[in-house]
Amino acid sequence: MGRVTEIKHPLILHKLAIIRDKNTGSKDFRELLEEIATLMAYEVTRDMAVEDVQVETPVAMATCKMLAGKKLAIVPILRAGMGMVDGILKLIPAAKVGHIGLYRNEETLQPVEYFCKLPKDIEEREVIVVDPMLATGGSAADAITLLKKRGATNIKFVGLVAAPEGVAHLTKAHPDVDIYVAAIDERLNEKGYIVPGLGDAGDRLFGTK
Ligand SMILES: O=P(O)(O)OC[C@H]1O[C@H](OP(=O)(O)OP(=O)(O)O)[C@H](O)[C@@H]1O
Ligand SMILES: O=c1cc[nH]c(=O)[nH]1
Ligand SMILES: [Mg+2]
Repeated sequence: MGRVTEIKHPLILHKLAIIRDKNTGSKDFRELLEEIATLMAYEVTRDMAVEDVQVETPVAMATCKMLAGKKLAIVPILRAGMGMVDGILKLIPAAKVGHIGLYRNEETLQPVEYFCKLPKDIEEREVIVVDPMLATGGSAADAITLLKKRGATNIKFVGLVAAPEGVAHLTKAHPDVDIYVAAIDERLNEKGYIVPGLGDAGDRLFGTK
């Protein structure tokens, strides 16, 4: 069964409180989401493989550790997932970025695919799927199904706010996928929004409503 980790670091909690505030505008929303993604990446990459390297310091030779060079891909679910990409790239600039475009049909809440462009060697890469919102879990589950169809086997999901329903759906659909979020909220409302949540992440990020 995939692990579910709520990353409750004080810096993340503080920034999340501001991001939830309905009076926070797009500029601050964007900056905070990027910063939180950087902080979350620190935890998400904790198990990355390292290997010994010899480094000559000004004083002596030292046996040090460097990343073992395992290839990584960050895959945002459009649009809102875009807000987390640069924050992770800051720490892992060599990662490739794939894009999966999905929107939720507002009545059925089912995800509809409209775009998919992935690195050619996606099957060889560790994949980090990012989307700030895990509501019903339909979008994340479909994006991961699509990645598996293209051969990806090592996948993590990183979000900001989840509903318990979304966590349950995603762990059932993809028990091999570890989930990292900053908060698991109370519930979904009748319109499929996370309560208390932060509203529509895509619209707040891009100022479209
Ligand atoms: O877990 P789910 O019930 O599938 O809901 C979560 C999805 O809904 C939002 O996207 P939205 O459809 O609003 O698209 P957008 O990012 O373009 O605004 C969000 O960014 C997730 O992708
Ligand atoms: O609360 C929610 C649910 C889905 N998508 C969002 O952006 N917010
Ligand atoms: Mg949206």
